[in-house]
Amino acid sequence: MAPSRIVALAKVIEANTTKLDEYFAKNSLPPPSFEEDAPLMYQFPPDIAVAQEALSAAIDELSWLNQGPIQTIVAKSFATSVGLKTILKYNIHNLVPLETGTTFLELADKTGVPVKKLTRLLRYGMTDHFLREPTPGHVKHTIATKALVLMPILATWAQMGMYEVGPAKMRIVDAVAKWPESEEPQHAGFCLANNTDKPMFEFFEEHPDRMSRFKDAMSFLQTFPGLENSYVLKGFDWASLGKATIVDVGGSHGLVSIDIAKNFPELRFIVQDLPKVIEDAKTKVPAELADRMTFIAHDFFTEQPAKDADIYYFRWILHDWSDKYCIKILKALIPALKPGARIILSERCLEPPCTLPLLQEKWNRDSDITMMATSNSQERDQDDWEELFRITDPKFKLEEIKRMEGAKLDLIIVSLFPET
Ligand SMILES: C[S@@+](CC[C@H](N)C(=O)[O-])C[C@H]1O[C@@H](n2cnc3c(N)ncnc32)[C@H](O)[C@@H]1O
Repeated sequence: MAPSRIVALAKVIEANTTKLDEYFAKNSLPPPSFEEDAPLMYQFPPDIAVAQEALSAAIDELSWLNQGPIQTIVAKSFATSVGLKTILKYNIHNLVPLETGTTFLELADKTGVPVKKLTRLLRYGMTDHFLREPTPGHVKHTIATKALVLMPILATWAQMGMYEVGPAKMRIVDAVAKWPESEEPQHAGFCLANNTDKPMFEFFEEHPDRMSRFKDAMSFLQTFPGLENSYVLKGFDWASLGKATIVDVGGSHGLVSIDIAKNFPELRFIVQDLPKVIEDAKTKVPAELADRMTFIAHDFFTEQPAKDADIYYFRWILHDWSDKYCIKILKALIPALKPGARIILSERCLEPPCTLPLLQEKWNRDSDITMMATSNSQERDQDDWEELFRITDPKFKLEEIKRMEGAKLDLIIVSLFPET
């Protein structure tokens, strides 16, 4: 008799755990643990990264099967991050001294939260390994809460998830039910969650602290494995452009442009974004690049003022907008396009469903749903991209979809061909 699925999964888990363990031993790396001195992250070579991903997928599936449908639904319907939110809200990660720790009483005193409530909230978080209680009443870090201390940007990311994306996702189904056919960005879960009729980015313009948190969180995303700027650098032959101008549309602080500029000294950059973002971005450009980087406030729904550039680069812009608005953005660009100009998108080109390992499929689906929740927009597959450009102008030609091993964003290269 063939082994049952749970035994097959257990074997996958054993095989891949062994591979990881051998890798740790061979490279004298401490294995993962919850202890404060555990490594924050490993830089795995590709074969070990594959083993780690296979392990996570098998653990996920085995955990599901082991819990069964009823317990899984009960657990998922109650899933929250109350413990982590408590820690972030009261800056508790920074109030617990590394190594020695502190007490619930001291934390209550410093945060002003009644000790009984704070203890309950934190003990709940401890079931997720956020802080620990080695002896009753004594609170110490785990490696997870220490990571928040060592990497403030990780705390910013988590806050953005909890205060922006999480609530928006919680209201997404209500938004679909309320505005089923809408392509409007103000008909997103985000708007219901924030009781606003403004789209997210307009809403953020009126809440600079939240705009700033969003922007910082985006910059953290660039450090995620698979999202590093190195993929943009190697995915396109920037050197072949010679002396050329790149317009980074909706480029925020121009972090991608800055990396390209550092590597290709003949290239000049115009970074465009909303006025408040540009005001801030201008103050942060590295001095050595200042003569090659211009920052201009430009609303990408209006005609592109930077004419005749060689490349118009959009990173993570079009997935923020439904087709109706992407078409407006692209049409506003057309008058600026000289013959030979190219549009390069750093976007996900979704693979056909059920062709990817489960965790990669989850990443894609989560990204798509995050777009729906925050902006009533979407991730797109190849057919969607082709259709979008064809509807905008049949002269657009999708030249190449460049997928790169390990990359979570593809490069989509498009040109506007003259009518024949
Ligand atoms: C998801 S972020 C991407 C930022 C940057 N390209 C990156 O990859 O880090 C979207 C950007 O679009 C900008 N944006 C939103 N609406 C805009 C508009 N109408 N005109 C220009 N930029 C806009 C936002 O301020 C934000 O910086």
